[in-house]
Amino acid sequence: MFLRAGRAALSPLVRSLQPSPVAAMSTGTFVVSQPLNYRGGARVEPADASGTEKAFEPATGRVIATFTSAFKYGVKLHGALPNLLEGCRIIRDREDEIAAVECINNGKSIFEARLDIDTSWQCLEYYAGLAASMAGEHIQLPGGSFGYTRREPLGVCVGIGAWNYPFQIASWKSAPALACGNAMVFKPSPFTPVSALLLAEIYTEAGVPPGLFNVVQGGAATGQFLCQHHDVAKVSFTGSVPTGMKIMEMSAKGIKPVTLELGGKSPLIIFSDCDMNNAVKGALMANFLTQGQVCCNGTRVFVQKEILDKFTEEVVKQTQRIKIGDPLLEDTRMGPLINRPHLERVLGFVKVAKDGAHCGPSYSGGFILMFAANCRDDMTCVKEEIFGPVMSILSFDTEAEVLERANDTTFGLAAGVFTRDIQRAHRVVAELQAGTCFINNYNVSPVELPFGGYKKSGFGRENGRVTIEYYSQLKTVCVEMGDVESAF
Ligand SMILES: NC(=O)c1ccc[n+]([C@@H]2O[C@H](COP(=O)([O-])OP(=O)(O)OC[C@H]3O[C@@H](n4cnc5c(N)ncnc54)[C@H](O)[C@@H]3O)[C@@H](O)[C@H]2O)c1
Ligand SMILES: O=CCc1c[nH]c2ccc(O)cc12
Repeated sequence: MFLRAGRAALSPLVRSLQPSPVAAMSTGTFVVSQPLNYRGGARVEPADASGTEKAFEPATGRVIATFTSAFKYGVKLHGALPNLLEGCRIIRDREDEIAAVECINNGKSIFEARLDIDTSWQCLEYYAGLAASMAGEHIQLPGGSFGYTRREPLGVCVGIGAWNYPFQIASWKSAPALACGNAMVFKPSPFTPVSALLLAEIYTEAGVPPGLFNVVQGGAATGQFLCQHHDVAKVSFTGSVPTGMKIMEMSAKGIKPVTLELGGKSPLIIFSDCDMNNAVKGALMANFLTQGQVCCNGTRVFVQKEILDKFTEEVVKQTQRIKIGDPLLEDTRMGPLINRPHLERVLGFVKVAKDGAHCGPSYSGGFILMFAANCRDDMTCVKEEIFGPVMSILSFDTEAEVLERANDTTFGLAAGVFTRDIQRAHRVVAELQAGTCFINNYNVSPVELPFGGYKKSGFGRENGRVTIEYYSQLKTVCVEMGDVESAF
């Protein structure tokens, strides 16, 4: 199916794993038999099951879990702040196991999966620290009266995730939600239902009260049910623009705040005065993590004409060296795409691109890797989000010209610039219409920095101090120290 024929050898990592929730973990052997819904602090087989779905291992096409879609959830608000630091410690202890599960269910390399788990525990650690410093303001008023503000939880928050960063998305949504005193019901993508359960069990082991973090499995119908539920106070969504529009519509009917982390077609601008070595590495980072299935990827690579040939030559050379194959092997850096329909969709873009651009290299059989040089702005591969390992290279002459072209999109998630000219770097990012900009790097995600989009890429932020504002509400208290001056 999605892997070259034959069973891969057990990687040393996998051999060392204990068979805890899964029978064994190597390519072609992993199976989950436990329930994948989580309520009241335990895995449950829901009584309200609306049907079963299957989850697959992208590398082999095998079924790894059959699970029930559900609607009900069992939330309890406790008012006590959960011990996120203990959760962080357990994730670090179990990093190899969680990364293996993520790698098997998503297809990303084990090397990358570990990095995702790192930014997950870092997120818990960060919000554990912030929780203690959450505070309002004290405001003095005439006559000794005063006011103060308090940050209060919203209540039950729903998190809906995409399949490209299953554990990380669940962590980036739940850590700030719980730190602010909310409960969360998390619905993973039905393509990657497995790892959110590990997070749920870790929270329970860390002492998070039962019912504070729940996992409900299902697709669009379950997502809609959660968004429309009158007990739900907020929805944080990561996924596509069309689904984001529906989520916003549903939330508008209940006047519920939403965070939308949606798609992108981000520009990466390489000026001729860049450090070429770093710019090439940056372009690969901007395009090929998680098989290119990353929302903020810098897929429109604008290269200044003077260095276009040299840059393209280097990108091709380094792209050809990327080790593609069994994602569980230690030296693999690129695994299979999420599933066959997605592979075919991406190959459709590649086929069209080949008519207009100079393309290469590409591989078939579940694994592909592409660049398209000499692209034009009006090409489909340059305009639409492909969500696969396809980099489009475009050339430009001047700063003003590239800025206009870079901003000529309805998306606005991310952007990057490589230059040694510090004034130019800041001038250019100030003009770029994107919520997350990188100077002389790309796709690094320190949890201290807010992440999110402009324009149709969404609004609200994840990570950073500001996210507290998206998971809490501000109460103002006005305190009179004198007598009431009545108007009547
Ligand atoms: N900006 C970001 O941070 C970010 C991160 C990851 C992925 N993405 C985007 O997500 C897309 C790929 O992910 P995907 O295919 O899982 O997206 P998707 O929109 O198809 O699905 C995302 C989630 O929404 C659920 N869903 C689908 N229809 C729904 C509905 N009507 N109501 C409620 N929930 C519904 C799905 O079951 C899934 O859990 C790409 O466009 C990518 O750019 C964005
Ligand atoms: O794929 C896009 C960016 C991204 C990477 N990890 C996460 C986690 C949570 C998100 O909402 C987005 C992302």
